[in-house]
Amino acid sequence: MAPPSPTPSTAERSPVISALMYGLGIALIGGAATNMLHQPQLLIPVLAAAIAVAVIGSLIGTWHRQRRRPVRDLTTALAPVLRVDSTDGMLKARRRRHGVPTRLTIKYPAVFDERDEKARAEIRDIIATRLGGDVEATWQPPKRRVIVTIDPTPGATDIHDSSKATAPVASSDTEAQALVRARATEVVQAIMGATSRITQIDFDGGTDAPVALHVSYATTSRDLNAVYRQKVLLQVDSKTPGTWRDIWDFENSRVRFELRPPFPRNVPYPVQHPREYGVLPYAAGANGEIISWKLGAKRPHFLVVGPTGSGKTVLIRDIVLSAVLQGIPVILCDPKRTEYLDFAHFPGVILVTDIADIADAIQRFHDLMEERYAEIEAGLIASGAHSKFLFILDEYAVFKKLVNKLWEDKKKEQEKPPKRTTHPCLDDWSNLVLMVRGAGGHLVQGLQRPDADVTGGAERDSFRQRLALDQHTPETAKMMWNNSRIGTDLPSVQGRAMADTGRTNHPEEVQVLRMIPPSVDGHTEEDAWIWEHAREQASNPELWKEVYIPDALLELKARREQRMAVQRARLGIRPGAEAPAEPVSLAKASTSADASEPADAPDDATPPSPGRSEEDQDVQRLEDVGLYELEVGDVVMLEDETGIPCICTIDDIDYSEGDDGEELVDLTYTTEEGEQEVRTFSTDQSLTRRTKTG
Ligand SMILES: Nc1ncnc2c1ncn2[C@@H]1O[C@H](COP(=O)(O)OP(=O)(O)OP(=O)(O)O)[C@@H](O)[C@H]1O
Repeated sequence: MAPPSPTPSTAERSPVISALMYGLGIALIGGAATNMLHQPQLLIPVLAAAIAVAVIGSLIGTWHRQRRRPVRDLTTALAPVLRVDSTDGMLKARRRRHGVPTRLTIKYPAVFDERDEKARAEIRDIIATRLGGDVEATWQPPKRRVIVTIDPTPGATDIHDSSKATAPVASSDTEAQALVRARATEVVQAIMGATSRITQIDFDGGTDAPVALHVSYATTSRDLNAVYRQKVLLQVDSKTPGTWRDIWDFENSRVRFELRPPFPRNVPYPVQHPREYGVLPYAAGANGEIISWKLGAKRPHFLVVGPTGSGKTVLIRDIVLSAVLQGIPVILCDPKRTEYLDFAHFPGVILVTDIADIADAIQRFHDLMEERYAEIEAGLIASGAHSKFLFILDEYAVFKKLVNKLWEDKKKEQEKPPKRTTHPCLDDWSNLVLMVRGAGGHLVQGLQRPDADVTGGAERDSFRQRLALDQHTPETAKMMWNNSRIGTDLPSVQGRAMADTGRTNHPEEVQVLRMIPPSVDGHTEEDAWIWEHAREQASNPELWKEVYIPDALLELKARREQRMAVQRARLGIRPGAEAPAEPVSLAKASTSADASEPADAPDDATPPSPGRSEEDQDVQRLEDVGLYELEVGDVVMLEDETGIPCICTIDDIDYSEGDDGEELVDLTYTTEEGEQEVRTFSTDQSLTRRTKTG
């Protein structure tokens, strides 16, 4: 349907011409009447009255037409979009301010689909552009009408032209550049209205590839609305090649869209990054800059959320490395047991994988917190001066389930089981979340999905440092950031995340640093170099000489190693290539005087001889030994004729000679089942011997 056209003939006529025409008409009629009535003396007053009426009538008419003009123009502009047959009564201005309508009722026909979001947006845009102001529309489908309120912005309908060339002279554009300019103008005006102008386009080194669009727009309050800005960026981003970011200058009603350099991906852990005590690198920003977690009161604990495979383990490995490279010890709890095996013997790391041991670790860390608070209370050490200590609990939801099951099983063994239904360590964990930072402790909690207890409960404020990997669902976004849109368009790149980094007052996109240790698939030569360097630096005794770990926590490490040794022996596995690193000790009262340097141990504090418990004395090592090195009483691993390994104690060793003169060794041994056997070996063979260390 062709848009109904306004009637320019009368509408645009000057009031002076109208007055002259009316005056002339009335004068002619008046003149003729006085002539016919033979009353020539009335001619002058009749003419004067006629002229006055004509002028006033013309002015009123013009005023009325001008007053109706915005409504008429708007009707003309809206009619094709609303697909009306007749514009009669289509649009009514219910309220006006300074002649400009501020409330309208618009009727539309059944053919217009008010559920079409794009069409509704187009209507709002046309009204905003024509009347110059913020528009709010209420659609009433049963009545087929929309009530529109307009908050007019003074001068917003004006178009300011200037002869100053603010943009590169358009005529210098190549044909391709001119096309880009026209397209960019179309894209920007479609969302920001006809009052917006592209003042400048920066092209990449004379090509036709735009790298920046400079836009000015009529002053409005819409630009202060984040959703409006998001929409504008979405429009530019999706209709212009590349990925764009927006920089708004509200004071001058300008916005600059810049082509974003490709976001970094696969950023290796920067093992040579300058170190500052308590500042832990974990990600890279848009320009490749390193982003770190500053351990402190503002962001005491770190919440890491990521579904399987998104890179949560990689992030936690980054944090472990960053901590130990500064001499900050880490208790690393992994209920899934196998994610952090490369850290089992890493200096400064206590890996805990058994559920009961993790429960113990929490309770012992809680004890350490109590002890440290007691030291502060007694005046032994100033508040905030304890050295830093990290406690990481990955897969918290899995842990909670397993530890509560353990608790139920334990209750069944008791005659009078306690009433509580959850493991007491969970209460300790909650206390740690709320209190441990004052004692130098910082927590990292890993979750596959955000947990309402953590993101919404009393613990929320403690987990101010937070990061969520992978494209968010609206639920994740809402729980993590209290905004169901954030992170929902995150690209599907491994290690890409939204993080509250503290650099801006909203979550930002980051790329988690790549850290792939030797036992993980995809470990490259570069990863190997990083790992070895990190390990070498973390093994520097200088880093640990004044850092002590309480025996109670070291014991957990020893317990695990002992269990592993037995398990390996049972499965007939030789010890891995990695020799256990020397345990690191931390004295209970170790301090960090200015909290920016590793702790100074009290003068009289002698590091406990490597802090081993009785249980620790029992740690067993497996080693390969030649036949000549064996002694009676040694425990060795032998395989029976079917290849199944068994642990045997040597009762006797005899030397003999074979038929061809070869020297042989006859071992008499007792198996685990208590059977005595004899077997002959050639002297160049070696066996796996189990020894106790300590
Ligand atoms: N930041 C990253 N940079 C490069 N590659 C990464 C990054 N994060 C993860 N990856 C790749 O994705 C793989 C899976 O990551 P990761 O093991 O951390 O996932 P996850 O979330 O812990 O999953 P799961 O819980 O199943 O172990 C890594 O082995 C690595 O190949």
